[in-house]
Amino acid sequence: MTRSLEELAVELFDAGAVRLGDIEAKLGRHTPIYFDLRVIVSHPRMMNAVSQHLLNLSSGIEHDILCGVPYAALPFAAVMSVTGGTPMIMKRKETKLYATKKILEGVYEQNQKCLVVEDVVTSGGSLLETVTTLRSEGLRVNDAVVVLDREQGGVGVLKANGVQVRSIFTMTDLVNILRSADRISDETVEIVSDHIKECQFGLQEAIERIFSKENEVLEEKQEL
Ligand SMILES: O=C(O)c1cc(=O)[nH]c(=O)n1[C@@H]1O[C@H](COP(=O)(O)O)[C@@H](O)[C@H]1O
Repeated sequence: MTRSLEELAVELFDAGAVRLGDIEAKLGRHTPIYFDLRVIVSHPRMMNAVSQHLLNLSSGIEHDILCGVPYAALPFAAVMSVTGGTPMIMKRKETKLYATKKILEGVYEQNQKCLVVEDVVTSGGSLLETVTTLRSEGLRVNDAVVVLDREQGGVGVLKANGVQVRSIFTMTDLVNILRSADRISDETVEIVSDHIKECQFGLQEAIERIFSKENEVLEEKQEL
């Protein structure tokens, strides 16, 4: 049976997937709330529940193949693939420098429609980076399903790049559910809501992120 969103949010909180405080996130950004889905591999029933919600979101989206954004979303894409019977490919974080030298693992054909699976969208940079690679390999990418939209501009950036995002939770949903279940205080809800309003990202940040990642990969290759 599919867990309700409320039950799922509370279970995720109780499993330690929601961290509060002054937390350093990706690229040195600071946030008063961090959603860490990496703990979920230790909770198979929750893994199944999140994947089932992602599968529900994906129904009605035409796609031939799935791809999870490395690493946190890979387990969800794998469970969705096995449960729904849709083949999956995997994107490496960096191009393999020996043997096949591939950036994508698995079998795919040009012009296949690929649905991308991601854990969290903040600026949209990580997802856009994966979409850019998939498109450069000849796949068509128009849609993504994600667990949490932090409502900080990433979904708009992706839309501007031709990717429609559907999410299980928005940050507003998540904090409201956790407040109703008495897991967080009114003060925390207010701090998170102010943070979301103050820390908005645009296309520029997402593009800069892709270029900084490309430079990192180039530097890694030069060091070898
Ligand atoms: O760094 C983040 O913004 C972030 C916040 C959060 O609550 N949870 C979280 O997992 N992240 C990481 O940030 C990535 C998304 O950030 P963007 O690439 O800016 O969209 C995710 O793939 C995570 O690696």
